[in-house]
Amino acid sequence: MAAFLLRHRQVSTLGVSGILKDKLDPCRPHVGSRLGALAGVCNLLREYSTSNDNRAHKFDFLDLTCPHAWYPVARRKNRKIFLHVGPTNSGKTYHALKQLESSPSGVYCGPLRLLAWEVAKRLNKANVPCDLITGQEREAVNGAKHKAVTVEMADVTSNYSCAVVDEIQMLGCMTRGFSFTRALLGISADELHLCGDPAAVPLIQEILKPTGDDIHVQYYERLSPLVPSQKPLGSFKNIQTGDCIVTFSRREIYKLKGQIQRGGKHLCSVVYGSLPPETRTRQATMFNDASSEFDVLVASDAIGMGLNLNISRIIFSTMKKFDGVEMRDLTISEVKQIAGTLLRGISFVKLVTPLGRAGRYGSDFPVGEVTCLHVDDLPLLHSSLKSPSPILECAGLFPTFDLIFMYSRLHPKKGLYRIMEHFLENAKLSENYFIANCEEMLKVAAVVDVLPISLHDKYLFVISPVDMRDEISSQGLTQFAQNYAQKGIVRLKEIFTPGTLQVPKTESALKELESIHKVLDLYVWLSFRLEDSFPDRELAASQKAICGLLIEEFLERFGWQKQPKTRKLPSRVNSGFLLSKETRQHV
Ligand SMILES: Nc1ncnc2c1ncn2[C@@H]1O[C@H](COP(=O)(O)OP(=O)(O)OP(=O)(O)O)[C@@H](O)[C@H]1O
Ligand SMILES: [Mg+2]
Repeated sequence: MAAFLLRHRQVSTLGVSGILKDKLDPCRPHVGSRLGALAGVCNLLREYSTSNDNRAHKFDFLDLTCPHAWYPVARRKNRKIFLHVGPTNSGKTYHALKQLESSPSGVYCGPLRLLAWEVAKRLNKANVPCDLITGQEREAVNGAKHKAVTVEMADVTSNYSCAVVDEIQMLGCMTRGFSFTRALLGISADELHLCGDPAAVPLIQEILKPTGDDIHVQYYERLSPLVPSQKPLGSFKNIQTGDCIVTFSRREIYKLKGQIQRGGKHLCSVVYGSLPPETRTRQATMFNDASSEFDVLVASDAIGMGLNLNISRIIFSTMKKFDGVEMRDLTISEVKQIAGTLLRGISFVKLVTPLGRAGRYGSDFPVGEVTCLHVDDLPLLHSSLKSPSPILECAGLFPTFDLIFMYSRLHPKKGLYRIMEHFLENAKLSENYFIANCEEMLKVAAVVDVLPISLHDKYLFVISPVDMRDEISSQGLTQFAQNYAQKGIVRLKEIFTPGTLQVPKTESALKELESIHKVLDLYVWLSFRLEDSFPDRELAASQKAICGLLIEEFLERFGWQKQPKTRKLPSRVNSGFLLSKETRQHV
């Protein structure tokens, strides 16, 4: 599929202006926080730049020991913090959202676009107008005083009466944790509701000590029991409708899907990290829908959050996972999170709405069963589910653009890569914090450092949602940054030919399509931040949607050819590899 023509052009010296674009967009992560935040530091810098004396040298920009002081708007408030903690599916988010709904203004910050969508939809349905703001979407609703956002988009300069930060334990995440820390310290709200794992309570209490906020902790119990089975699955012959097989690589997902489908009794939906979020939702919906023939789910560990999955039984195909360096046993938290998150929603199928399989699972399987494929894995499963999650010890932190910018004024010869590296190696931190893992960001910094663009623009590329491990995605970023530096405008058609997307016929073509989706997603993200220079947002968004549909088309057909002829095929399968009616309508 040659939809992307990724050319490596010679970089010209015709760059966009190198001055700091101080648009003060509150929705720009980390950049927006400069309004008021670090006001004292800014004064120092101003003095430094005007009088050109050495006073700024006295300020230690590498001192990150008091991050609560970066957010003066929040510090002016005496916030009431409510910690809703407990196992998954215990009603934590439900209760926090009730408070948000009844407040005159508020913001929900979630870790995933899916969760932000769900909350915006829910509030709007309850006649509480709510905007949706994610890295790639802005949906404004008339008269809205509420917002549902992804945590990176949290605005730390406005005042709210109520704010919710969901999955707050993610502040311990190596790569994204710093955005949760920023929301925790920086959101200015009378009431701040934090939902998550009890393992985060001591750390949050410690971190918030210098703020003087009032903290109330509310513990929840699991609403539906999670029962570890004494028997392993043993063989895929024992797979039943409603089962979810968990595995840890994309390749393995397709292998297991093929293996189960060849048994001739079940069809599998799949859900994994690099599928577009909309596709994940639709795969989940298909699995949840009792009238669909896709009655088994094969999923990776990256998926639980944000999806309502009506699963009767979780089966770990393995209890080992490759962590980038070696194969290792799953940790207690991983086992609990996978088992717990995937089984969310089970007990409420009856209570809340007829969610797809209501009646089928809601009434037949009110208890979540967990087991392993192999008998040898059962002891680790049982011991992990019995143990409490280890206490979180540190929260992520990452220097704001302001700090990087001011530091760069003192070291004008250093590129962004060197500055970030210097921060990583020399930043002073208190014991409650760690510096985010920015390996991926450093890779981007190395790419953009050679381009004649401002530090601010480089920083934008660095924090963009590019997947540098994905070759097409990283080439896409390089191309965008080079074209931007060269011409100041990036037309999508120069590197992407609309109309060339096709239903993938092989798994590698599928992977390529997933990567193309990522590049288009990146274009949309950049178009919200560099609007004039990335003018083809609509085209990128529509092509992105087509990618999603084509991927789904592949997923629905995959495995059918091997089914016995007697089995009733869904009508779209007979169309060979032509597009389904639904897809044709969109293309
Ligand atoms: N009191 C309630 N009345 C009706 N529905 C409820 C109630 N409490 C929770 N639910 C529903 O139960 C499901 C699980 O609740 P919720 O999402 O709040 O759990 P959670 O503890 O936040 O789980 P997780 O840790 O997975 O995020 C949701 O569908 C929610 O709407
Ligand atoms: Mg929740």
